[in-house]
Amino acid sequence: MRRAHTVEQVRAAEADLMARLPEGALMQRAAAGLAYAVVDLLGSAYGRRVLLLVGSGDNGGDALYAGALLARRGVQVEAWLLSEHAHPGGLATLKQAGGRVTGRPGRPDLVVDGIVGIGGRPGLRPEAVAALRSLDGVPVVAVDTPSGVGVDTGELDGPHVTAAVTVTFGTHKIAHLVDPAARASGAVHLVDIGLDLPEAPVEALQPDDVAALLPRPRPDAQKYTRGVVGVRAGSAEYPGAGLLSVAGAASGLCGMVRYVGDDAVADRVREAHPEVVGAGRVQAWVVGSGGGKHAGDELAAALADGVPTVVDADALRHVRVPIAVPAVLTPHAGELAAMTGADRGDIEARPLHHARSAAAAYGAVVLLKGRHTLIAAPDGRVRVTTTGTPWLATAGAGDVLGGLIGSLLAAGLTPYDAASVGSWLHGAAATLASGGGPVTAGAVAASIPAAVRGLADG
Ligand SMILES: NC(=O)C1=CN([C@@H]2O[C@H](COP(=O)(O)OP(=O)(O)OC[C@H]3O[C@@H](n4cnc5c(N)ncnc54)[C@H](O)[C@@H]3O)[C@@H](O)[C@H]2O)[C@@H](O)CC1
Ligand SMILES: Nc1ncnc2c1ncn2[C@@H]1O[C@H](COP(=O)(O)OP(=O)(O)O)[C@@H](O)[C@H]1O
Ligand SMILES: [K+]
Repeated sequence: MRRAHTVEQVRAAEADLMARLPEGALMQRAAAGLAYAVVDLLGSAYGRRVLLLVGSGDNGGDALYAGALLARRGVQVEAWLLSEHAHPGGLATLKQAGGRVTGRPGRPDLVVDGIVGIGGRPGLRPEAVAALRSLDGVPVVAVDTPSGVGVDTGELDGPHVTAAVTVTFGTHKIAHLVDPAARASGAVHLVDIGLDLPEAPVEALQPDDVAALLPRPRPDAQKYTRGVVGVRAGSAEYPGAGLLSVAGAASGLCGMVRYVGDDAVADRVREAHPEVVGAGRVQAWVVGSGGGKHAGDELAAALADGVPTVVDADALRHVRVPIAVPAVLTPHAGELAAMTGADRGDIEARPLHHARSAAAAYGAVVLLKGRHTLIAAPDGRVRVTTTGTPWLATAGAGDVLGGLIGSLLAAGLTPYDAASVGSWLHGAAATLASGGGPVTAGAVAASIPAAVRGLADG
């Protein structure tokens, strides 16, 4: 599991550990990891030019000590002090190692952003903005966090650093996983400094987590014991959404798929998926994709069954609180705006806040779709999906996702696990199907079994 903790949690763990270690030991660990990552990105050390942007706190201290390590390996290191105060020990060590303080740096090969870390408020001061502007185009390695981002919120509020690589310490911070700040973090490299941390409020499943959660058929499995999912999606106006919802559900992760809906769509579903059957008992429903004007009635019929339900697309605006069954709601930002009355732009700017508050308000798991899809539980826990490719932003991809999550619900996963495992597999299937090029929603569905095969045995 990739875990992201709050600044408060990190500070408490750091205080705990520092009390047991010699002074400065943690900063030395951080600086060593940072210097290593810088050389890795540069490809070599001797003769390369690195500029440190140094703020007033320990984040700047990390940069200065790392700079000293780099200078000892033959890197030409300059430090641009953006505040009157710079970490005194770090500054002295850099100078001893042959690094220089400058106000007029030449063009470096790489910039180290030590302006602010977890002590930073969102935004940057004008001096930092001007410095970054003068270095436009030079790759940046951010120390701990890209300076200026909302570390605990993942929000961007004002100017900030955009890093190629972020080297972070002890644990991930929320900004590394949650958009839009995650986009400013680049590739995130975690350096273990030995912190002992509590449960994380935000996490991202990794392949072994998905393998462990995946429902697998037992040796004595029958199709009914593996779970049956029912799909109520598609309509005469939008038949394709029904087909794609079924394609996501029929990827083999539960025992059987039933389709209930428009007769003409049902014929096409059976043609494309001969294994799909008609009405009967199910362990989970998927409702809404392409449902058009029937979506409200289909939702009511599904909820009357009393089984866990995925509510997508056209059915979302018919959801009323309290929802009588365990539910997964799967809006994109526009659909969540229509549900809650919030502004779409604000949802895109503050997805973590909006996903969490919608999950609490609806008493349901809310999966907010996007580049890094968020899965929020009513109790405040959040998982982030980091699989996928921008090619997945294609019509019908959401219909496949709803069907896939429904099949995992039918197989017995909790709504939170079904939504996060389904979203992870959906992204992994898209990456496989894409191979770096365009994909269609149908191709994503067809790649789900291969994405499952790619997991280690759980
Ligand atoms: N907490 C930990 O576990 C560890 C922390 N370390 C480093 O220490 C950092 C935290 O250090 P600090 O607590 O000193 O805080 P920071 O260095 O992140 O920043 C605090 C300083 O920046 C100023 N500041 C705040 N917002 C600003 C802004 N938007 N623009 C310009 N200046 C701003 C503040 O006035 C304050 O002086 C971490 O990010 C990490 O780099 C590491 O050395 C190792 C372990
Ligand atoms: N930039 C992106 N990178 C990766 N995945 C994305 C991106 N934008 C959207 N997606 C994913 O693509 C899918 C689109 O679903 P949705 O918006 O419901 O489309 P549709 O309604 O046409 O099916 C979602 O799973 C979403 O998370
Ligand atoms: K930083």
